Amino acid sequence: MTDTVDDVDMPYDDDASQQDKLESLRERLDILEAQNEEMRDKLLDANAENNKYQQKLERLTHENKKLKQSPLFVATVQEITDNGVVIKQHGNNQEALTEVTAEMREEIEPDSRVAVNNSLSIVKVLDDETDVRARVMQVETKPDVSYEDIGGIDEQMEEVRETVELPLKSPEMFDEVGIDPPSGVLLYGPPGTGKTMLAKAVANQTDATFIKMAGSELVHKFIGEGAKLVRDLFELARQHQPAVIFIDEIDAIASKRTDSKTSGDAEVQRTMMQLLAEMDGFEERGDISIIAATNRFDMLDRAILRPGRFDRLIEVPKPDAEGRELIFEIHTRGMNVADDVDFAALAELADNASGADIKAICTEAGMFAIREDRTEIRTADFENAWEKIQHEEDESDEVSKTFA
Ligand SMILES: Nc1ncnc2c1ncn2[C@@H]1O[C@H](COP(=O)(O)OP(=O)(O)OP(=O)(O)O)[C@@H](O)[C@H]1O
Repeated sequence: MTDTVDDVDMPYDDDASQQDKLESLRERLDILEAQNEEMRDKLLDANAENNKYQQKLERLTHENKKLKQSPLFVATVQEITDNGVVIKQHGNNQEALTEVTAEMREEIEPDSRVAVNNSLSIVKVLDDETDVRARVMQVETKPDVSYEDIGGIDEQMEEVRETVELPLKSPEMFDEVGIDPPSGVLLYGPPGTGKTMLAKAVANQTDATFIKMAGSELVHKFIGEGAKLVRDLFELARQHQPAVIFIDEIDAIASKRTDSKTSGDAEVQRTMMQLLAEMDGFEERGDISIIAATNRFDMLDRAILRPGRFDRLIEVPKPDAEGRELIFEIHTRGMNVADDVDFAALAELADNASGADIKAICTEAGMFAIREDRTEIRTADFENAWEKIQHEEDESDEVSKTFA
């Protein structure tokens, strides 16, 4: 740019030198244009990155807000009077008179199930109970997971089979021998190691209906429903026996008692008591097996581990190198993988991956091939996929720390 300033001060001597100047200005312009282009690309990248973080921030803020929201209680409308609406809270059965807006008055009628907040104002009208059941309980008559789909946890698989399959397949043997079959199995270990798969595979093998319910859904959705839902769960299983009840995140309803006396804790206690009562009433239970899972074994209330309850504890750890290799083989069964891909080497590379991580690596490797317009997946695709997954995990750790 200084050249042009000089030009103003010093007029050109002749045409030739003017021609040179013009040429050099043009070159400079080209360079500046190229630089400009480069900067624009960088700006676009930065905007995209910014966008990504904004989205993450929004998601985390939303989650944070949801966590902070105080829980709602469930109640049934008893009577609608001129002085207000009489409601009866579930759980403690206490009646209360509450004011409602004219719009809400239109929506409710005696026997409506409603959600109320801490000051017992009606916040919303709830769906029928059957809808609640459907939302928290997942029923699969024939889960499509088999033992061949699970890798690296053979010992655990054997133990689950022995404990759950035999009583479901030959309950009469236990009668004849005169002993109670094992009651519940508790699977514990890090996330994504195959606990749900194990439960599904047993249900599949025994032709049992698989009924899954998440502990957190039981107690965090609507206070006052937990114990009833547990009763409904066992009732549903009795209707579909043989059945495998799978309670995921059992720690949400069976953690060590805390000293606080909040209604949330009381609700958790009631839900757990109902679960224990159902498990203790074994005679009427029929051909039902109970499998529970947790990532937080240390949090569990020891009461649920007493004999006759969850008395088979099975640790499901992250797979070792051999296990990881097997899981790679399982998840690439239907994939078009190049002949020279060495799963043993990949298993060494992905040294702290869980089964779920390996599944994600395989899918992502396929995506890398597709992006390059290839149909065959190469070693580099798996390596890049592992890099990407680790990077994403690190990033989400970072973001959670930043916005915690
Ligand atoms: N041992 C394994 N063998 C094959 N695939 C696995 C294994 N473990 C996990 N996976 C893959 O990861 C997915 C998630 O596993 P699963 O839901 O069984 O884990 P989990 O232990 O129940 O996890 P969480 O504690 O988070 O509920 C499975 O659908 C499967 O694709």
